[in-house]
Amino acid sequence: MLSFVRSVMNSFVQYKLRTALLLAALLVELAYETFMPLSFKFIVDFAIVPHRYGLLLLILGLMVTGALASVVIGIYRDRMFAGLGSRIVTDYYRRMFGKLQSLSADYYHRVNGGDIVSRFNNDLISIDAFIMLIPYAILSVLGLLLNVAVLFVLQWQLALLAVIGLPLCLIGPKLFGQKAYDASYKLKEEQADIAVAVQENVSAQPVIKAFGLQPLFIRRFDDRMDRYRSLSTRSSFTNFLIDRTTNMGTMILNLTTICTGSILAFFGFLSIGSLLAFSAILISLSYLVAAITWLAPQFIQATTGMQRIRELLDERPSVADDAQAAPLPPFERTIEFRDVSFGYSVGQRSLNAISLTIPKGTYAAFVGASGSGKSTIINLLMRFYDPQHGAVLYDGTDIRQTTLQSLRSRIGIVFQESFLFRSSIRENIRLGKPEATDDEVMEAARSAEIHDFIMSLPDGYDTDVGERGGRLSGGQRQRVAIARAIVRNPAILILDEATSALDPATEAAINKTLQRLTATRTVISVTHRLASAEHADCIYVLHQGEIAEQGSHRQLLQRPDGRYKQSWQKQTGFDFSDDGYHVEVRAERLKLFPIFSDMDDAFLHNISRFFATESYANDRTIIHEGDPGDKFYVIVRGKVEVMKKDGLGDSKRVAVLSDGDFFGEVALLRNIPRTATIHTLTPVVFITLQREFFRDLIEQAPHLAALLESRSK
Ligand SMILES: Nc1ncnc2c1ncn2[C@@H]1O[C@H](COP(=O)(O)OP(=O)(O)OP(=O)(O)O)[C@@H](O)[C@H]1O
Repeated sequence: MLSFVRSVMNSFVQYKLRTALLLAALLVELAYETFMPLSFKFIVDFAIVPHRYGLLLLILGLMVTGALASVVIGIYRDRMFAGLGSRIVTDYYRRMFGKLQSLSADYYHRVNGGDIVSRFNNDLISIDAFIMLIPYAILSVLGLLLNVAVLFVLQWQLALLAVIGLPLCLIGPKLFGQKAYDASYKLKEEQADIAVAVQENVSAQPVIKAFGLQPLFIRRFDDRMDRYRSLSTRSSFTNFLIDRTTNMGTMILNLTTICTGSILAFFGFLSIGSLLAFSAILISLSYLVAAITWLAPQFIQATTGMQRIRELLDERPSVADDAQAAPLPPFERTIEFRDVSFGYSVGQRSLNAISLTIPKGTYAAFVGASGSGKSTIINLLMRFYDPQHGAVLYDGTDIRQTTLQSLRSRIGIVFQESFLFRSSIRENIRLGKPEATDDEVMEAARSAEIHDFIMSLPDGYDTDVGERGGRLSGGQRQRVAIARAIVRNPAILILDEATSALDPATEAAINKTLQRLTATRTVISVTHRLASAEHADCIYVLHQGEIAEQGSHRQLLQRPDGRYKQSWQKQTGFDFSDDGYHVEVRAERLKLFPIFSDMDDAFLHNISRFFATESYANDRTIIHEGDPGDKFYVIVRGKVEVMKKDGLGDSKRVAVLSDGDFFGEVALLRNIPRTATIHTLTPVVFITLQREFFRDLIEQAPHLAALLESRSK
């Protein structure tokens, strides 16, 4: 709690003059409020009892003047504090937001988005609410002290009694303060968890609906609500207890001092005016104590809120500029990975002893199965993370010795899912180079071949792209993202699965644009689709975090049984119609599937005509676990996840399949329920074969039927 007071005081100290004026105004108000109950003594003892009318008028006049001054100064103080309080709160918002910009990628993997938002929503708002009450808190605490001092001046024995009784009022906060703090902290954590759960639930609606998970999530939310209710009850009840015990203390104190004071006055030890003033001060003291106890829960809430805000502000970025970091000079020669090993957590290895050199002006492609480490290469190139061993060097300089800003300013990057901000197309492109002129923005859009489309829109470059760019198609979004990457004319262009999420026709069109753009730059591309890497000067094939093979497309195809060659064979052999809606599979490609491996070319040629093309959008469930199986699926392009239910009924991902992979082979032979759920992770094009067609064909070739039957046993 002390650290909270210290933090708030530090915030005020930054605005010395305003704080001093505020305190002065508060002192005036305080003086008047203390004088008011005391005025009874002067009015009764010095004016009414001795019949001094002139003095009475003077005292009343002083009271009216004091009231007017107090009101005017109070309004001035309100105005000034409203400004000062808002400044202090907005300073916190700024510092927290600035901190978020400085934190490294690992923080965002470690901490949930909902939890971060909750620090802005719940925690900062509780601090905001308390800061606005600070003048009230100061008036209450100082008022309490001043009133006690006045009591001593009036009648010290009675005052002593009152002061001895005052700790009664503090028993509640002492007994329950820590409990209330702990309960409030837990409540805030639970609120953050609820925010995370709701945010996740909203984003996951397609999956939840597709898997029929609503009852499961409602049940889980109910459990969460039970926990929340119990924490909230505990937190509120401990706060009520503090309030209640303090009120009881005040009541006892009032009773004791008024009874004793009346007896003292009766026997002439206390003047009537002093007794009246004493009682008035006691009543005002009870109000002040009540105010303080009312403020206590808000103080506790703000203290726990501040604890969570400090946690964020005290975070240190794991990747930051070194004290001696110098700007990276213009890129001239090479990018090098020198014996780089990296893992996202202790004991885990995502890249192992990677050494490679990419000369300026060349096109390097990283390919490999899901999880092989492709994106990790980009994370290290961009210095989102630092390697645990070895170094990444640009022109021979370790990038840890350069400034992050200069490094990233040399690079343009296009992601698979390019995030567009809710603003105009022009502003989205300009984010790549904030100082770009309108002409430069248009030039970049022309290069990305989206200028004509933008000009056909009624608002042209001022068209609002909608939330996450939702008013544009996937291909248009990607072209805007390409324009954003090249408007800065980067020496190095990074493509992170830049076209993988697009439908085949759009992918082909954007690949053409990229080929033209990449001819004059150093390009580093990461893709699981080998056709996108075919033209690279050097292709690195990653397998379990290591470089399994490297060379040009032609060199890699010459390696007998090489990984690249196998993957190439797996991904090729499919011919798209011009509109991209129909796919034909070649007979020699069919031979690579185990079920067809023993069949002759004529049969395979015949069967290839019975494959149908099926296209699905991203985030669709195409097979549910337990459904009857009647089709064989081959992924021509795209990615799916394979999910299986565990013992508790929760679906878990067991594999990711992509271009050239297949599933449901057994469905061609017999009708058994599907053993897994298949969910698309990108737009996916399949070719599928129905069991009934397959069986018809097999029946015409009895030797194959017998072969299959014997193999499936
Ligand atoms: N933020 C992270 N925290 C922990 N492990 C991670 C993280 N990101 C990736 N990994 C792990 O590191 C390994 C390499 O992942 P990476 O994303 O580089 O693979 P990839 O080849 O790009 O896969 P994909 O094609 O599916 O994107 C995987 O085992 C993955 O589970």
